[in-house]
Amino acid sequence: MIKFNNVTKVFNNTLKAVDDLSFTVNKGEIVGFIGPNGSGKTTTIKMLTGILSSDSGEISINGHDIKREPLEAKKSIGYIADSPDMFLRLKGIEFLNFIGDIYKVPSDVRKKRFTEVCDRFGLTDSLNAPMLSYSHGMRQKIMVAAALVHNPDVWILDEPLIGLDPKSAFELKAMMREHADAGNCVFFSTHILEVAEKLCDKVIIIKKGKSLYDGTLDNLCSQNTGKSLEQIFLELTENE
Ligand SMILES: Nc1ncnc2c1ncn2[C@@H]1O[C@H](COP(=O)(O)OP(=O)(O)OP(=O)(O)O)[C@@H](O)[C@H]1O
Repeated sequence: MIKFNNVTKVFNNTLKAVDDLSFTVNKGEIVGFIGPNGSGKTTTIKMLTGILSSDSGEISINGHDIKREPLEAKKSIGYIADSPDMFLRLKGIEFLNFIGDIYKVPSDVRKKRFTEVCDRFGLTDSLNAPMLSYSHGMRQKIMVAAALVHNPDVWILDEPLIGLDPKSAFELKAMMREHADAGNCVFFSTHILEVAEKLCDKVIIIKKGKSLYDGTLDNLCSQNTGKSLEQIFLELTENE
């Protein structure tokens, strides 16, 4: 479970990237985080994962405060960053084992986990090649496999579908649904409104770091009868 309470982040003493934002992601939920460019999505995700420190407010993951108990909180998190370009000199298999070592996952357990994900993504044959030779989509897929090596409860994904081919995007969306249905939570940012519409139990729409809407899509659509999510999103974010 994610609790994000009254969190604010100011850059350079002037820019409020996240402004008194609060939301909750419950077990069993997929929550889509949507908002225009520069609205504060990545900043929020970096605070959730402990990469950035908030200026005020409280953030907890499965009951562990990200500042006071960072290791406990981070053990529950599987995080996919918005750029998969890291550790590129390692081979795919070396990278997965490196992450498995960090989380102290026994080798037979980690192998079973990443083999399943890599098979679903059609990545198994590339694991012995350096990641420098991977396409953007292949790098994205190896990041997903690595993020799941320690079987985290809470998935936090920053624009995870960018660069994935249709089959891989289909598999990742199915994995997100399976993970939530197993009683875990998935929080992801996206600009693809159709994905949010089809996949999410709840959406949070932000602009200038403030929440404009937090709730189910059914509720949002019933407040705006006859309009597509795209129309509703544009009206909400342009009227602010
Ligand atoms: N390290 C930083 N220093 C200064 N300003 C920053 C920093 N990181 C982000 N910002 C600013 O904070 C605001 C929110 O940025 P953020 O990356 O969180 O937006 P976003 O919603 O993820 O955008 P996008 O959809 O384009 O990825 C922007 O105005 C951005 O310029």
